[in-house]
Amino acid sequence: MSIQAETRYASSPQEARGWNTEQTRAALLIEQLFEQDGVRLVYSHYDRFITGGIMPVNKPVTLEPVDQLKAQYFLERRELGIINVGGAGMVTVDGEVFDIDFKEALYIGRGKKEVIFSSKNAGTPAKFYLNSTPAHTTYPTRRITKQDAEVVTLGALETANHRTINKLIVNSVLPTCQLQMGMTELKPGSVWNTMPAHTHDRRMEVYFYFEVPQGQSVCHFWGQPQETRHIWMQNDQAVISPSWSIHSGAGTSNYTFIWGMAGENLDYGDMDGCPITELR
Ligand SMILES: O=C[C@H](O)[C@@H](O)CC(=O)C(=O)O
Ligand SMILES: [Zn+2]
Repeated sequence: MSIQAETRYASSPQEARGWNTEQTRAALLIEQLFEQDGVRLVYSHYDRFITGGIMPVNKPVTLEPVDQLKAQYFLERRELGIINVGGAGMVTVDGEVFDIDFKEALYIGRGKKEVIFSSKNAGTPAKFYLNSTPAHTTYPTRRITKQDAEVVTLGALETANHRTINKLIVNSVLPTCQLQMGMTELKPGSVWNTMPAHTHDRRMEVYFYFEVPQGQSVCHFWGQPQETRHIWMQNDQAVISPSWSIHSGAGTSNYTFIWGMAGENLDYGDMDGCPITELR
């Protein structure tokens, strides 16, 4: 089985201002997360947040510790959030089996020693998107579906930002140390996520775009509100947002994305809004 774990360092707004397209993409974009029977991880120095993908096809895939952790097992000092963006699958946590279907989530608390991912059918493999952060204590492992989520509908078709925010792994649903995850689905005809945009210097964030139709893309905006840049993103790609950066995208169609955050607090609503007319 192949495990790839890449390190991405943190950068200051001053440094990021001078980046060209290639440097921007190398620092922030995660182009490939899913590889047959493989584990792909990106270890960011922003809040030591790990973004990953596991796609078991022909055999179960175990989450092994990587060198960056210097740990006996992956969750020795960490918690883990998982959302399945593929076919029906299973996650086995220290022998307990959780069925995780498309768009269902699993939270795994610190200290679980063995985490094994598998697909129900090789023809329609599960695609497990992962976010993991350092954890100071152990909270219960739990499966979360859309029925359990805190759901908020925002925006309107007139402003092309009508969308449903499914808060899956947040403190109104279950306790976590610092991880928050959810999934935002845009309605047909709406293309803008997170507009009006915001920053939250207390937390970094990662967006993973999926259900982007063939031939379409999402233009993701980042940077300080008065010094923005963009990254063109394809289906099944993720992007790291430094805590000082906005994170907002406009697609050439509607799409779905997963957001994951970590840092100073668990307060989803702690955002500094950026008035639309003041963006630069
Ligand atoms: O800090 C929170 C995150 O940026 C997202 O939850 C925002 C989002 O899904 C949206 O407005 O579309
Ligand atoms: Zn945010």
